[in-house]
Amino acid sequence: TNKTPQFKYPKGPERWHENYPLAKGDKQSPIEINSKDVKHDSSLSSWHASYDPGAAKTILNNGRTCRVVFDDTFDRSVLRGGPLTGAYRLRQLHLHWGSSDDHGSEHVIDGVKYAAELHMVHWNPKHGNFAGALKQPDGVAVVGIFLKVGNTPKPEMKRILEEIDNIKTKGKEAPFQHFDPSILFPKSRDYWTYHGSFTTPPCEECITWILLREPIEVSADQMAKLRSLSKNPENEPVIPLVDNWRPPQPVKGRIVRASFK
Ligand SMILES: CN(C)c1nnc([C@H](N)S(N)(=O)=O)s1
Ligand SMILES: [Zn+2]
Repeated sequence: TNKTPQFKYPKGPERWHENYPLAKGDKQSPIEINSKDVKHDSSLSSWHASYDPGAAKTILNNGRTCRVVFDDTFDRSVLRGGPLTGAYRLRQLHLHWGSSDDHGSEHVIDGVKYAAELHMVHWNPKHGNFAGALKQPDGVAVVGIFLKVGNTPKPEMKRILEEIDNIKTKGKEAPFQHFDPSILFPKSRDYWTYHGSFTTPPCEECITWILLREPIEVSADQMAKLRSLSKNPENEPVIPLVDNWRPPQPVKGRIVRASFK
C-alpha cells in the first residue's frame, strides 16, 4: 500500500505545477528506469568524490527530510568525472523514505522501489553561486544511493541515524562534524545517468543525476529510526515524517545512459 507521498507544500505532487510551472516540464525527476531502455555508454568515465570530513557542519530536520549541510564556500568537498565536466561542490545530503520497507525511493529501477534513497547534492561553481547554478542545465549534480533493508547494515549509516534523536521535530538542528559521506558509497561505482530536476518544488531542471546501481544495506531498526522523525514542530501534534518521495515523472524521450554493460 503505497500511501500518497506527503509533502510540506499545501498541495500534493499532482498540483505542484499550479504554483511551480516547472513541475510539468519535459525533464522532471524522479523517473522509472527500465534496463531494456538504458543505453550503455562506453565513453562514460568513472566518477570520483574527494570529500573533506571537516566540511560537514550540521544535521537538520526541515519538516520534509533530514539533511546534512556542508561548507561549500570553496572547492573543499567535490565530485568529478562520470558525466560531469569540472568539479561540483558538495552542498548537502538528505534522504527520502516510505512508511514501510516496500517503498520509499524516488527513482524506481525495473519496477523495484527501494526502502529509501539518499541524495548528495553538488553544484557547479562556474555559475558563481548555488542560486545561479539552479538556473543552468549543468548547474547541479546529485548522486543517488538506494537503501535496502538487509542483515549486514552499513555501520556508516549509524552516524546519521544516531543524530535522529536530536532532530526529532521540524526546525531542530544539531552539530554534525567530522563526517565523510563517501563512506556511504557501495563497493561498485556502476551508475545510470540522465538529465532531470529537483524532486521538490520549484523542480528546476538543472540536475545531472548519477544513480548508483548497487544499493547499500540498512537494518530494519535503522529504517524505523528514520520513520521516527516528525514533520511537526516541537509541542505540536505529531505527524510522522514518512513518504517524502515524489512519484516517477514522464521520461519524455530522455535517454538514460549506463556506465556498465
Ligand atoms: C535547493 N535544494 C538544495 C534542493 N531542492 N530540492 C531538493 C530535493 N530534496 S532533491 N530530491 O534533491 O531534488 S534539494
Ligand atoms: Zn532528494
